[in-house]
Amino acid sequence: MLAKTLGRILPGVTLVLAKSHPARASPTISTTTTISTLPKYHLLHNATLIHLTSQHIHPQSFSPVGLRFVEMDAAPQEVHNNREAFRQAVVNTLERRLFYIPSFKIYRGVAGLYDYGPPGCAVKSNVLAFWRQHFVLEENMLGSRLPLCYTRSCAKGIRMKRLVHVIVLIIYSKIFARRNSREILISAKEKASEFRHVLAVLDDLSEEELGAKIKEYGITAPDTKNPLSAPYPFNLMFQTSIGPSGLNPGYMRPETAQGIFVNFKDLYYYNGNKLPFAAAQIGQAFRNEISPRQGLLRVREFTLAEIEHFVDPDDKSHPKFSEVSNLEFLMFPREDQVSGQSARTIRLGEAVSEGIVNNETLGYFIGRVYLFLTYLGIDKERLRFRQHLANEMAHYAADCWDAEIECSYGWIECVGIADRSAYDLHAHTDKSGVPLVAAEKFSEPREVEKLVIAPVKKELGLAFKGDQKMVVEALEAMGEKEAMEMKATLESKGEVQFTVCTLGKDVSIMKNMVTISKEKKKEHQRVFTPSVIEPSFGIGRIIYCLYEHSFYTRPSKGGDEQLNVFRFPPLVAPIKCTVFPLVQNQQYEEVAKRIAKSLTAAGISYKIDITGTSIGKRYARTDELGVPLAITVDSTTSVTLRERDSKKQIRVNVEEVASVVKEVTDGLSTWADVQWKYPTHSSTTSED
Ligand SMILES: Nc1ncnc2c1ncn2[C@@H]1O[C@H](COP(=O)(O)OP(=O)(O)OP(=O)(O)O)[C@@H](O)[C@H]1O
Repeated sequence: MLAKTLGRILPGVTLVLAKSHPARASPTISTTTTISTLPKYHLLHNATLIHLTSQHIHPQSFSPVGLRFVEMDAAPQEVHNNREAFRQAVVNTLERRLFYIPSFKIYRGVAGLYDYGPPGCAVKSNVLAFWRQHFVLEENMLGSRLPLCYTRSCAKGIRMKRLVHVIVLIIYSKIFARRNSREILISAKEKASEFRHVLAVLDDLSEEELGAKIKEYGITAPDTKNPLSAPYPFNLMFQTSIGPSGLNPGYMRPETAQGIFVNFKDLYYYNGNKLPFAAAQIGQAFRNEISPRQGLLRVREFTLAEIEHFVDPDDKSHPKFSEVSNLEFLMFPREDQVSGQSARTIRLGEAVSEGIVNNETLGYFIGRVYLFLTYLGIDKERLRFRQHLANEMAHYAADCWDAEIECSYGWIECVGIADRSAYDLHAHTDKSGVPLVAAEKFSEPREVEKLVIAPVKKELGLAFKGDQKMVVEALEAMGEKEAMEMKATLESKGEVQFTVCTLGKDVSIMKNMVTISKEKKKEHQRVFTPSVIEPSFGIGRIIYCLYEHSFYTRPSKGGDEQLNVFRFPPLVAPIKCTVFPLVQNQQYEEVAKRIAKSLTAAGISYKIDITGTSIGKRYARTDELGVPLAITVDSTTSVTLRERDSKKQIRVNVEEVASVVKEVTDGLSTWADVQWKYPTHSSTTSED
């Protein structure tokens, strides 16, 4: 979900804020550190989030210089240095091998915007293809009763525009409803026209209240002692206008979900007016992040993959929950966070049966997300599911969990999985007047007892004149309990005092002004607003964490150099296989071309390297791209096939090699399986 985080602090800015969240363990600021003594490093990388409540702004809570950071997880400086060095090695390799490129690099780039280079594009498209397969196709292929509608290269797709009308967002976009109203900037004047910003997300302080506290305690920017501006809210959406007049505002969408909600009626119809069903969408989202940093983790344009799974609020069971219920992984329930415990391994079935996870469908998606991430190559030990605290969740949400992945920046939210209840469809129904509802048709009509409130308008008009309409509306809006109590009082006393909120007063209702009864009726269907369960994937964040989890170095043959390797599973690897003629010779090159043809026919991505540089160098180059298999042509009849991580080699016939590569890269056989079948090889083609 949207930022619960506070303290997105720009380099050099020092100010404010209080107690950070124990679950956000990445920072390492000791409980006694005051802002003025924080090293810059902390400010740059660690001052990520703080939840501030009014109780924290209290003179006794803070050191004389102002407010104090309080962090639970203090790691030594050298751990930070190691993380920093590791990150630098990963990022250097990614940039050198063009996994990504800062956008507009030749013009010195724009913060928060990145382009993917060829291997980065290939990784991303592999991740998205697997997402499609794991969440979209698999549900269908298994003949599930949960068909998915899907956008982007799918016949059943819906596709929301990236440019959205302001009405959709004003109603209740998460960005407007939560972020826009809660994220607050404070500027500190640095030079004549230069400002630095501190961003706060406040639990229960308005910007006026925070401004008053800043004044009361005389808080200044500790670096420069310059005064701070009054806090002011900041709009994180990119604004534009629709049409030539420039008067019709539009926004670049900050999320994709609304596109599915506004199309609910048509999607429901497409699905044969049946629940449950899910719609999925992959698309770009745009957020004018105040302080884009952490490379690919916080950017201004990113790819979201979202599923909206619509379900009957009275039945959130899931027919396939048993397929994931035995999975065990790190979970971090709300209560454990509050009581200062660590994340622990819990069996998913237990988490649902004990009510830690609100319902089976939410649990099912948590399990599927776990499988998705670990199949991609995310390390199980550095993946946890953290439940939102009550004050992090939107008021309407039934339960929310974030899949957080640990990388050199700390624990990063990569997937949000939320039960948003019926809030979105209700809100669009109210605003558009179009009922976004589902119906359960009964096989036999059912007899139901219904409350009937019938205001007698003539009598009410005589008694209340111009206020009659509001009294009628208030009477009709009574719940069953209140109405039955009114009925009893009217019968016993003939008169009752009744509060009409819209009038702001009590009025006397007499027996002849309203009849209240319960009537039996036959109903053929139950009409209700579905709940929605939403897994929302930040694809760029997942990919960056995957890069870190896949990266390692090993010494070169002579031991004088460290060589970089990405241990991508074949599923993710940007190229599945390389083909090298051992030496530059026409016969070998012809064999290499024949093999290349058969790889193309088998649908395997490959790269030929005929540069003739040493075989060790060529292997090192492909290891750095994470290519799992390399074919070295060292004879005209059979070739050497080498696996990246073990560096083990086998001999395979030229005619057979493409199918062996396919078997391994499609996951039908492991490398260990094929090693059994084929003779091992070590000779001229070995780099060691
Ligand atoms: N600026 C961003 N850059 C890259 N990915 C992002 C960004 N903001 C959000 N995401 C990704 O989109 C997913 C869904 O968006 P959501 O609105 O739930 O995020 P969020 O709660 O705003 O994230 P955060 O609190 O880190 O800002 C997140 O889980 C995250 O992976």
